[in-house]
Amino acid sequence: MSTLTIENLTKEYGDVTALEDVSFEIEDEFAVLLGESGAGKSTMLRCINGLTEPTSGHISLDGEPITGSQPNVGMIFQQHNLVEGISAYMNALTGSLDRATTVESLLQRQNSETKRQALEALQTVGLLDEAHQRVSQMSGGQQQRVGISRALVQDPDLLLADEPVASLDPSSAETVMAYLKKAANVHEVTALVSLHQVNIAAHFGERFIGLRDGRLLFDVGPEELTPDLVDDLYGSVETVGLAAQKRDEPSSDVVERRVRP
Ligand SMILES: Nc1ncnc2c1ncn2[C@@H]1O[C@H](COP(=O)(O)OP(=O)(O)OP(=O)(O)O)[C@@H](O)[C@H]1O
Repeated sequence: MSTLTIENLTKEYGDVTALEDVSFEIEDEFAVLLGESGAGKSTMLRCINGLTEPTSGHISLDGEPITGSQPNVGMIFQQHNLVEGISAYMNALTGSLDRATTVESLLQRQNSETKRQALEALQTVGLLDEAHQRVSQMSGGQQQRVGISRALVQDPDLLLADEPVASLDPSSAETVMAYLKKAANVHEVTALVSLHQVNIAAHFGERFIGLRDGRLLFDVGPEELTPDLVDDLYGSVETVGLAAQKRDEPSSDVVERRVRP
């Protein structure tokens, strides 16, 4: 487990301020980054994993500054970025690649420990029986689970996911999120997952970071994620259940909410 510390993070793209003076800390948690399209979620994740350089501010993992690409930070993308023509197992193995190495050279030199890790990671996401299936023949949800297994093989201290279920139907989205949370628990890794579906976030999140127009709007635990806060974030979005949904029991604060036309 690890502690991610974001201090006064600002990112400007020319005239656009994507993040402005954002600070928060997550420690040993499955945290969710919430916000409307354009709020700055992807920019935040890209700054943390070194794909984008912050304009100012500091990011550290267990007190060590993060700059540039980080082998100890695993990333799961919305468009999972898998190699579709090869098997789930081979894709999982690529998690052990350093970024400069080609898939072909990787396959020549995997040691048995890495192979064991790849199979274990596929087992964690419920795909051991499909290990030798080509990714191109898998469903979107299964492909995203392969993406999770690949990130696990990287043996990260921090797991990031950028809208990992945005392109999936609601049932597949729930399944993938359940495996993602299980993966974080089994590997005891701190996770930060950006989502726009509040009900899914409320179901799985242990902590909620809300961004609006690049600024931190809230940083709360499950009991504090109220419908009013979500309204502040999304304006016209209505949300089902929130805190009560996590406990799978009815509650007086359950508020039925829907996206208004
Ligand atoms: N490479 C870039 N160049 C210029 N502007 C950018 C770039 N990347 C993001 N932006 C701008 O920064 C702001 C934040 O974008 P970002 O993608 O981080 O938001 P987001 O919350 O992830 O939204 P989405 O869910 O739509 O991806 C937006 O105004 C966006 O247009």
